[in-house]
Amino acid sequence: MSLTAHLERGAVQVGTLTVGAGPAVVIGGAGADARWVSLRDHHGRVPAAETVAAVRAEWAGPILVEPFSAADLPEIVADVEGVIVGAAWMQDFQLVRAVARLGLPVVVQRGPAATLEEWLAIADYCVAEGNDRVVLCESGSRTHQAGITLDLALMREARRRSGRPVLADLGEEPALAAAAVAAGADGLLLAQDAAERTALAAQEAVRIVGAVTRSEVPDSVLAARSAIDRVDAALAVLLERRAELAGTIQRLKPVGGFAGRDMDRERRLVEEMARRAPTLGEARLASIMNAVIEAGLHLAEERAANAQA
Ligand SMILES: C=C(O[C@@H]1C=C(C(=O)O)C=C[C@H]1O)C(=O)O
Repeated sequence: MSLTAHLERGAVQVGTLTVGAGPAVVIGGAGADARWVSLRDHHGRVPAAETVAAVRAEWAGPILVEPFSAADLPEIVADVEGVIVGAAWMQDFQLVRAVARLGLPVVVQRGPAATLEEWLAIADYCVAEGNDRVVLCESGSRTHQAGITLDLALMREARRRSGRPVLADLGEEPALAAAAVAAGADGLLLAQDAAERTALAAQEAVRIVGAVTRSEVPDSVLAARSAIDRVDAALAVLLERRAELAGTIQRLKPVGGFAGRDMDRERRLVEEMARRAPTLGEARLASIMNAVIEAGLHLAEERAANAQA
């Protein structure tokens, strides 16, 4: 039985960033909530501390570092908020032990051929060293496909089995950001030098999809306001889409605009919505939807008038 099998799902604090409670986070380069840097590329050419210092010079928030070897650790431990055990290093037990002993949060990337059990075992190694602050990161498998195949089902299972926060490693490509968050990712790991627009696209997906799929239990006004802002972001996207669709109907109906208002249809859609929003209930929803529908009708009439002018 895995040591971690029965632990409650716990959030891990990486500096100022909470991973595993609240919104999903984005870890990458410019524009992300946290930065990470690998010492692999610089190995032997630039001292580890220098590489970290270069990131620190332009970023005051959380920094995670992927060491090349245990020898890097003493140089960087005081200057970073977390350590990444890179996918290629996952079964380097000496490195895992040394990293865990630092006491900093550890992100364990899944090796490209590692099974779920092998991956979770690395978290247990960290626990055995007295470090329970482990985040699991699905980094994909090498398959017959060109590139890497990310396994979001495996990521979800890792989260369920371990109770630990999980990340999806998306590299340069934010296209799967929404899918990863919907599958339960507590965060997205982007390439350390990913373009700022990649981080922004990932954050937008996190916000919109997370508002629908992530349950949050904020415990302060600030946290609740930040959660409500994400819900409003999702609402805005849906309201904009709804206005477009309502406009299409106005153009296609024999009589559009306020003159063609169909109160029966409006009552039925409110009734249907109340099934999904039972706490608000039909009466409150009716007045909300009346405002939404009238805004749509005003917009449609305004557009029709402008088209004629
Ligand atoms: C969009 C329509 O026109 C009007 C606007 C509605 C809406 O925004 O949902 C619903 C009924 C109509 O009063 C429609 O007939 O479906």
